[in-house]
Amino acid sequence: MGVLPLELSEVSFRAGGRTLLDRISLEIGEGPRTVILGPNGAGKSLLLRICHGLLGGFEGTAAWKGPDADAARQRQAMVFQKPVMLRRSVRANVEYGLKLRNLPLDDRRERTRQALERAGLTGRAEQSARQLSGGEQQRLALARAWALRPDILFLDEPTASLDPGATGAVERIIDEIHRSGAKIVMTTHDLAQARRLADEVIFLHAGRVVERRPAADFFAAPESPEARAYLSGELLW
Ligand SMILES: Nc1ncnc2c1ncn2[C@@H]1O[C@H](COP(=O)(O)OP(=O)(O)OP(=O)(O)O)[C@@H](O)[C@H]1O
Repeated sequence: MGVLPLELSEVSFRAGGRTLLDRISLEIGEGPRTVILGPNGAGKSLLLRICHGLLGGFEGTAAWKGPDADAARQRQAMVFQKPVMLRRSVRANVEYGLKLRNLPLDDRRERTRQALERAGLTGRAEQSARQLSGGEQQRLALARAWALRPDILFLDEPTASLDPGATGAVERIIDEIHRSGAKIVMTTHDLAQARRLADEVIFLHAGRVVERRPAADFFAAPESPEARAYLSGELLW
């Protein structure tokens, strides 16, 4: 049981006289970790925001098709490049999202405890969240998302401003969230990271899905000239 798949049918987004997403049809189902790649401005963030329901005003449809589709709002989470922390303790940042979902107090406490432990933040629970380093804040953002037990987690360049150590820690948490049963859909500009995390790649260029393939195949032999150019560092937009 779950909210997936998510079906996008002929999704286009236009603004300022430009077509930023162009007739995107995709089915996002349970299972493999999906990484969306593409040059700056390709439309990756727009696509994620439409999937997560943060952006309206598009043409076409984006619909949850799973048996629990009515609960889709509650069963998804998103983590951004720059996490927004409440001006509260680390613990309160996790508990807040659970409170909004009306979970009983005991559940909230237990889920918060688990999420902070998994993110390696137990010792920081009472500290102000805004005093954490960038890497710690991103781990907290992941803990906050994980505590919600989402069916699907969207991540928009979650390690873009982190050093290699912090990036590794974030990747390990993403991997654990996936192994706990959540579908992962993320964007990144870090190709080494994409190779480490992706089971499949969706390659976007100029608002269109140019390729969608198992990651190993995509990296070994991209089919489109755009993806070949992108992987060799020659496609700038
Ligand atoms: N709400 C909006 N209204 C108008 N234009 C937008 C809006 N959001 C994004 N854009 C434009 O749409 C294009 C695609 O943006 P998007 O952020 O999705 O790209 P991206 O692939 O995520 O790029 P990057 O890798 O640089 O983050 C860009 O040219 C951007 O300026």
